[in-house]
Amino acid sequence: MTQNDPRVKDKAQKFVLTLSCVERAGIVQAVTTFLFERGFNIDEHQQFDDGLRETLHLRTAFSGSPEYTPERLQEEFNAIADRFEMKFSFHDQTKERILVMVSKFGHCLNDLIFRWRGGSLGGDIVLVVSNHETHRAMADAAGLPFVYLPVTPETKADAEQRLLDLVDEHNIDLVVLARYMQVLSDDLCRSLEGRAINIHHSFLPGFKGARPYHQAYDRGVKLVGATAHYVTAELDEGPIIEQEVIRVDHSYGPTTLSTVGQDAEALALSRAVRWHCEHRVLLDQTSTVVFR
Ligand SMILES: Nc1nc2c(c(=O)[nH]1)N[C@@H](CN(C=O)c1ccc(C(=O)N[C@@H](CCC(=O)O)C(=O)O)cc1)CN2
Repeated sequence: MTQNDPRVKDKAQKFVLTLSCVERAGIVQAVTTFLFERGFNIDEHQQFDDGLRETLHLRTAFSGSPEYTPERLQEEFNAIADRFEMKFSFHDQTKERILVMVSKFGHCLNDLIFRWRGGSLGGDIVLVVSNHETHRAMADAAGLPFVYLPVTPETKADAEQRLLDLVDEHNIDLVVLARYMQVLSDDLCRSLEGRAINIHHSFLPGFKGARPYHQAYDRGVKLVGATAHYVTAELDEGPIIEQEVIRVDHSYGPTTLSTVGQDAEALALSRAVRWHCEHRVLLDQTSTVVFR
């Protein structure tokens, strides 16, 4: 049975390497030599040489030798990483564990659950948390635990600590704000940095805040959209992962804009979650590099 025999390929352990560093000669050669010397096959490779920021971003998916783990690869790659001052990570096929937060609008939660059950989300939904009871039935129907966490100015700090406890208890890798309409505190945002994605129901940077469709209606826009971004303390300012738009016209009132916008929200969010779970999103200062 040769290396290229599909049965070998299926049994081969799959990994992803992502890295960012100052652009200079020899980086790709160092990476490919490291993988070749260990008998790995490169299945997918993408890189972006950001000339403006003089930074190279790279994502390599590779497979082979099942005796390796991300930790062992990290250990053996350290010398190269130090030489090039790289920020890097190795990932295996372990699926990201996802906690979804929702308030009253359930279309994004519904879409995420549908894609998860169909195996196309790229991660595993483990838990649903909400500040309303509205979508308990949807979670129950999907066999998902549902935690009701009401938030008032008086209970916000305790509610946020409870959320962090749930993240630890369930070994959560990613928190998804699927139309969760409470502003997270600075401390919570710091605790969830790089592992919380929000869907904002406008084409940012336009119409920030809680009522973007009313703002869009008042402005008379001809396109409405949605933006999936990492959550930061600055409301609706986090690094953007994906955006989607839909054409509208003068006949759409705020309610109709909200209704048609739901499709854009669900699409942008599910793509952003899948790309994050497939380690296709690299943070680059205040923006992202997405190897789709
Ligand atoms: N720290 C952050 N928290 C949250 C973000 C974020 O970017 N950073 N995104 C929001 C979602 N969102 C827009 O996408 C949003 C949610 C809520 C509000 C808001 O003003 N909420 C009011 C209460 C509204 C209500 O109870 O219905 C408030 O919290 O006082 C603005 C934007 C999720 N959190």
